[in-house]
Amino acid sequence: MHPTEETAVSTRVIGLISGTSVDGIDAALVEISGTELDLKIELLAGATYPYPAQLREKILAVGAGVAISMAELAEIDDAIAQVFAQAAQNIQLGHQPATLIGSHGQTVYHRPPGGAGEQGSRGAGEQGEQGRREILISNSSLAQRPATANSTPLGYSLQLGRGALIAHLTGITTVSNFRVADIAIGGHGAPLVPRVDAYLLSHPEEGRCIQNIGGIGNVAYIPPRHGDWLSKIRAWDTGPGNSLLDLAVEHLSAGAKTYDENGNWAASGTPCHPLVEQWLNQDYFHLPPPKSTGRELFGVTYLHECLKDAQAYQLNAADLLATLTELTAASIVHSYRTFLPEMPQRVLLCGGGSRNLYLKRRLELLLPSIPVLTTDEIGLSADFKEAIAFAILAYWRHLGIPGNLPTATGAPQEVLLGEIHQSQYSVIRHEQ
Ligand SMILES: Nc1ncnc2c1ncn2[C@@H]1O[C@H](COP(=O)(O)OP(=O)(O)OP(=O)(O)O)[C@@H](O)[C@H]1O
Ligand SMILES: CC(=O)N[C@H]1[C@@H]2OC[C@@H](O2)[C@@H](O)[C@@H]1O[C@H](C)C(=O)O
Repeated sequence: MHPTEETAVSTRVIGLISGTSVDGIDAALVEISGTELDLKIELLAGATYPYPAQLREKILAVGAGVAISMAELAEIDDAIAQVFAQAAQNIQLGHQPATLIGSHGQTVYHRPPGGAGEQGSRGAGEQGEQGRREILISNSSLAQRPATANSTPLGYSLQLGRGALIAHLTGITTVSNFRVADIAIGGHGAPLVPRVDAYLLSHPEEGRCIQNIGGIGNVAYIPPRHGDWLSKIRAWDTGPGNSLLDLAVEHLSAGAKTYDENGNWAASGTPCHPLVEQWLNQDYFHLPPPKSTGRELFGVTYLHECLKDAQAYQLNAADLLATLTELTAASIVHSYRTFLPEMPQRVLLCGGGSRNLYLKRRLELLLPSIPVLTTDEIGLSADFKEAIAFAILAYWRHLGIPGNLPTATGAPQEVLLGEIHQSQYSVIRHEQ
């Protein structure tokens, strides 16, 4: 090649994640070039591989605080690594192989820094769940809470599906355990996607909110891309995304349904606004960012409290779903109005909740004159953005570029995210 002929050097990377909905492994095969402002990606393939039903049930049980032995934990860890490795193999079918994997793994426990009290609790019920969780953890050395210099307890976040096994099974160098380095220096270890959002979705003149609605919701506010825009980014977990809705749908349909497709069921009801106001009084919604949360708070026990409240208002099933949907929408908008330096000029939705048309409509109503689109509409897959993000975070780790945004996680500085597991050969076959 002539020395003046520039070719963009690109790296083929696989991103893997299963989120708090535990609905399956999102896999993205991505061609990445550039680094930050010149970062470019092409999504070559994206697919979701459902968990085997028994494994999903075990993960949900562990996540809900059911006590298990360390041997069972090890089995689940390996089972998750195996299905993640298989997902990595499957997503490459028909493509040139990837040279790097970024695997988020499966979160089964997330404790923000500062201790449970600062998280805000739903009431006595939530403490009950927390109590069971302590039993599980107290069986291991994880019970100790290391303290930072100012004695604030550090956070703790556990993602299963160990990277070393994924690297061994696929023969592809794998970066995993992305959250621990940020947490070790005092950050929340979440949300991590905002730095990727900044480089993929910022705009020269427009302030944007990138709103993920997964099991949990999180937002990245990205100001117009000039001056010290990067340090002005704000991001946090907004609260429940679909977690309470999914649990309610499963309960109300006696297990026949797992989610409210397109929000149709909720759309046939009417939100109970006094109840939404009451629920919005909960501590978490008033905690200033940086903040993060999970199913530890917005999970089964929380839903049971909501069900009791709904009974007092004699809500039928559709009204209850409309009210829970309204809680998601209202908590998102409430957090923008309370914590953002200014309202965004555009909101870009991603995650499964962006498919919930009723939820999208409610957001539009609560954000008059602010266009609400999905990231698909500006060319970035709303379904696979998180998987793409972990491919990019692995790529940055490989290049020695930090992945966290201190204004998002609350960490005192930028750090390299993820542990690198090298591998030389593959021991599992591609599946047709
Ligand atoms: N067509 C649809 N209509 C309504 N809701 C949908 C639709 N498709 C997906 N969802 C919702 O999106 C959820 C899954 O979203 P997603 O995969 O983004 O979550 P996650 O990545 O597991 O969570 P998190 O981002 O918190 O880690 C489903 O559980 C369901 O509630
Ligand atoms: C501990 C954990 O897995 N947190 C998730 C979860 O799901 C949504 C929200 O809570 C977010 O902060 C985070 O995930 C995304 C991928 C993130 O780190 O940006």
